[in-house]
Amino acid sequence: MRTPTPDAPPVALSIAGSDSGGGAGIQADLATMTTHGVYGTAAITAVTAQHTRGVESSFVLPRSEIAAQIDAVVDDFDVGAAKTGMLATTEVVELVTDRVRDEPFPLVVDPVMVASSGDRLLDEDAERAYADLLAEATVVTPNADEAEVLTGIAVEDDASAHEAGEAILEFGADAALVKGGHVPGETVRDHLVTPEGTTTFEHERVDTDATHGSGCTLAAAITARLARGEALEAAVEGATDFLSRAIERHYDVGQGPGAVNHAVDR
Ligand SMILES: Cc1ncc(COP(=O)(O)O)c(N)n1
Repeated sequence: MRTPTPDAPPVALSIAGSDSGGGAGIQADLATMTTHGVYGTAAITAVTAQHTRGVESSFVLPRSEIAAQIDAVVDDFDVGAAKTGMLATTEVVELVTDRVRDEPFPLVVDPVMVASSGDRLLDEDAERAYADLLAEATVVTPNADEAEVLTGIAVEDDASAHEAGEAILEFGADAALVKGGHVPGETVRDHLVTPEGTTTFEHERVDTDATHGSGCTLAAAITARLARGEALEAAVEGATDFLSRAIERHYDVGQGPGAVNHAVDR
């Protein structure tokens, strides 16, 4: 391993799928990390042929190649924090769980299941495999639909969001950020549930459907901030503010809804 120099940037690792359309997945994660002054590394789980209108096809990499990418990064870099995104199959969820289990860095688990276009990004039978990965998480970042799949609790208001967060803690996660973007209301209320209590972050709802990449971007911003050494609550607060700006100043690209602006603060 190289000797760290005083001006070496913090390093973060994204374990996620590639989005050829550039809005979500690895592309969103690396852009978001760069915007946060963090050096981004990547282990690609699947290659999707995707644009702003949907997912055309998807190819999951062999497990040995996913493992080799994670090992290559972890062997050489001083990884400050990592995140998971699209994991596609039971086998990949299990492999990633196994690979991150003994690592010292904080882990953000974004339990990606269905793209904003409605296309599935995780096999249905892989939902059950998430239980063991949640136990390794510093924070899990489900939207309302993902929280319901993981816990069986329908997230419709503050009380049910809190309840779903508590259920995620019972899997062994250190914290859950139950996101409010899919819950109707004039403001978006994201709830950070920890054993110490719940903190709610509220943002004005931006009237746009250009939210492609929002989940990836939020989780990557939290990861980058953790890699920079921020405490979890500060990281989540900063990341939710960042996402709000990234949606407000979204990219009007493609023929479908546009994508969030991962470079908004540059
Ligand atoms: C490779 C990949 N990873 C994640 C998402 C989810 O992002 P969104 O819900 O914004 O479509 C995606 N569409 N593609």
